[in-house]
Amino acid sequence: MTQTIAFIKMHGLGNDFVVLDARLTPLPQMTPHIARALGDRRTGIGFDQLVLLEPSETQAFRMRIFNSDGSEVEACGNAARAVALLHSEPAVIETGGGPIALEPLDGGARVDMGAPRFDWDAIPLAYPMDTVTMPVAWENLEAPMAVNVGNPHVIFFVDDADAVPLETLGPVIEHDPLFPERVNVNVASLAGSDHLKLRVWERGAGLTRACGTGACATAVAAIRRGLVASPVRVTLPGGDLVIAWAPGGTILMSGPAAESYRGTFDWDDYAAGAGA
Ligand SMILES: N[C@H](CCC[C@H](N)C(=O)O)C(=O)O
Repeated sequence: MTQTIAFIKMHGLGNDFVVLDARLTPLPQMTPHIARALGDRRTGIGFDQLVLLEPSETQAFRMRIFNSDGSEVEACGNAARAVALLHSEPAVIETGGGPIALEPLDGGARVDMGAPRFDWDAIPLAYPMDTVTMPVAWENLEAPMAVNVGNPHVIFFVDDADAVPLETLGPVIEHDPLFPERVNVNVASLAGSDHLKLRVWERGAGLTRACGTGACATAVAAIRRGLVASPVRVTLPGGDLVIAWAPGGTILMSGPAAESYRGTFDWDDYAAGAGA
């Protein structure tokens, strides 16, 4: 018996999502195989991340995130804004990276992403290391900072982010054994005293038009290094986010989100093919 599943296609600055809402009616078990099959842009629906909303015992509801490679991860900033818009009222929700607070705004949302973590074993790294100026390099990307904002990020500050061959260096760094849970790779350049340009190779999804947690991690790193003042405008290929943070506080991310369209798919088409 085929199971017709409704989905909502959304995006935040072009970082696109398929949202499945299981808060009222349970869905079949999501597996990495099925997420990967759904995420395939040739044969599936296609997305950077799949967002699964479920009931929660501790918060308004739970948001689970699957990258297009099928990996389940702890956080997704752009998806949080999309879900805020969908939920249409302020809410604190449960995520793998801890609770976050959603506040829908006209055409987007403001999200309190919680406090960043900096210790080597919170990133995590495979062994102890200074995470403020890491003594490591990959070709001419060197001396990065590592920050966990619910998910792991490594941030390189360069003269010109557009000049970095991120499509080749990104996967090498993502899969380096220094990062036992892999890592999101951020390359940023200064565009003003409160303005950064950012490109991101995302763990489990590759180059994306925007990365909300990447913008949060990069803004925090730049503020810690004294490169910019908060609030910081972060310009990604898909557009701008505004990030506010002060040492010891939580990260406030503001920016647009939108619904693209609504549709349905037959679960069995993906479950069978995915060997579930
Ligand atoms: N690729 C990320 C998840 C999605 C993050 C990004 N899409 C965002 O908006 O934060 C990871 O594996 O941690």
